Amino acid sequence: MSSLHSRLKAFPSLTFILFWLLASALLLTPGQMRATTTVDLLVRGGTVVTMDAQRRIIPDGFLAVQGNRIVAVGTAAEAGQYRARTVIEASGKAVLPGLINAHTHVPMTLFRGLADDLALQEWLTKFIFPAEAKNVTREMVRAGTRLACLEMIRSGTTCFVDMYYFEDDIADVTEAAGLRAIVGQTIIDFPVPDALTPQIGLAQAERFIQKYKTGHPLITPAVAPHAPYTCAPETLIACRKLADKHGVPLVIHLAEADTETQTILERYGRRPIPHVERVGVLGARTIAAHVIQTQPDEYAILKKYNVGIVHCPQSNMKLAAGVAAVPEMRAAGLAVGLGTDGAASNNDLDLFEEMDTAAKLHKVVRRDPTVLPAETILEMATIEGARAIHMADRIGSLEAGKLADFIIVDVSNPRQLPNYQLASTLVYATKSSDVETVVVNGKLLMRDRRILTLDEAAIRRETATFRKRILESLQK
Ligand SMILES: CSC[C@H]1O[C@@H](n2cnc3c(O)ncnc32)[C@H](O)[C@@H]1O
Ligand SMILES: [Zn+2]
Repeated sequence: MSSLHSRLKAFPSLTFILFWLLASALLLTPGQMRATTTVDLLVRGGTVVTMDAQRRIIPDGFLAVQGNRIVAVGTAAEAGQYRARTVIEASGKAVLPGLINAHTHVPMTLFRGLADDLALQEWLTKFIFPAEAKNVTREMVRAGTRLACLEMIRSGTTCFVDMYYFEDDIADVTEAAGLRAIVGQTIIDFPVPDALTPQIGLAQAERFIQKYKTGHPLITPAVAPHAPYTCAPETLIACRKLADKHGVPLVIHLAEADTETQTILERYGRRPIPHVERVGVLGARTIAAHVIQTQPDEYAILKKYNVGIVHCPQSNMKLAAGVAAVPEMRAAGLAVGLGTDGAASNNDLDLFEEMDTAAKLHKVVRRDPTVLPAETILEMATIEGARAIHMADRIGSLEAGKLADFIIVDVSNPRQLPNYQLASTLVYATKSSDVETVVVNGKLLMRDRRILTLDEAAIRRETATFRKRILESLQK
């Protein structure tokens, strides 16, 4: 005791520290006395755009991640109890849910710019289907998917819905890149690169579904009948049965162009939406892309089956397919997400561009600047998109318990200032190159624009090889 006393005398500063520790312990409130919690990842200091039910935007907020889930979201003052293995300082930046590309064909990045400025039927039948017949192989699909994943990570997409051929390869590459996806094996009534008949396609789809259906952390398998004009009623029914048998989503192009309406009317005496209802293809977890050729009485049909709608404004504009009645479908209670479609009809996979376009397109066609305001558009790319793809219980907002899929976006560029209203800044003034950091399922895929899961240089080389091959194939 005496020795302690003499030491304390010798070190007055130590006395002070002991006194201070005791005093602060006595003055701490029970909340402040909580033990610290160690988490895997802590993002602090940014403006957290939660997209939760109250649409809370938390300036100087934080986000804590443990494993693949968000465990806490709040103000910086509440972040004190968290210690983390990885801390990301996000002041001056926005932290938002990862963007959801609800309709695409990822390998088509390798057909980007191959056939432009054409209407849908001509584009598909004269250029894209023949180019696919000559070029789509497992190898090509893997290379195109890698390029797409690189582009999507760089532009803030964390989840996408795909429909194409060789989907097991798409799933494999997507998993390696670390992205989340609903991956739909295409079924179509003519011979395609991975199936000579729809029956073979269906058998393949079932094998693929069985491989991925039990709780894969990133991949949800799906059945993807191409469209009502390329799939006979028997094919559509078989797809629905397969989806129901395994409880997986069904993804389809629906009511895209007036040529589809004419064909379906001629063949079956009904418009596309009543036709697919009558056939029985609408059902649980249906995701329908485009949905342009609609009449007001058809929204109730879509609502009855809780069909998720995907609006693809840039593809629809480029193929001159028309303008979907997005405000009316939303008013009818339908969930409408955003999609880019494939890179051959867009020509990129950039959801920041898609948001800007969607917001402006509907204003100009209606001569009404109040339709689809920036906040609504941001919803369509996040929580509403998650509803459209039937995943809103897991993704689309930043809330404790949800999967940790989020992006950190710089909002301090001169082009974004003075930033009066964050939704406006994000939709109208932000570029995909402002995305700095991307996290999916709790894992960092890009940090400060450095890609962590893909070899960017190798992807550039591989793309150049396929460019040459595809060009040569078209000259034969
Ligand atoms: C089911 S996906 C595979 C198939 O669809 C083709 N495709 C790409 N974009 C569109 C579109 O907007 N409408 C219809 N079909 C499309 C793609 O080239 C594949 O052959
Ligand atoms: Zn499409």
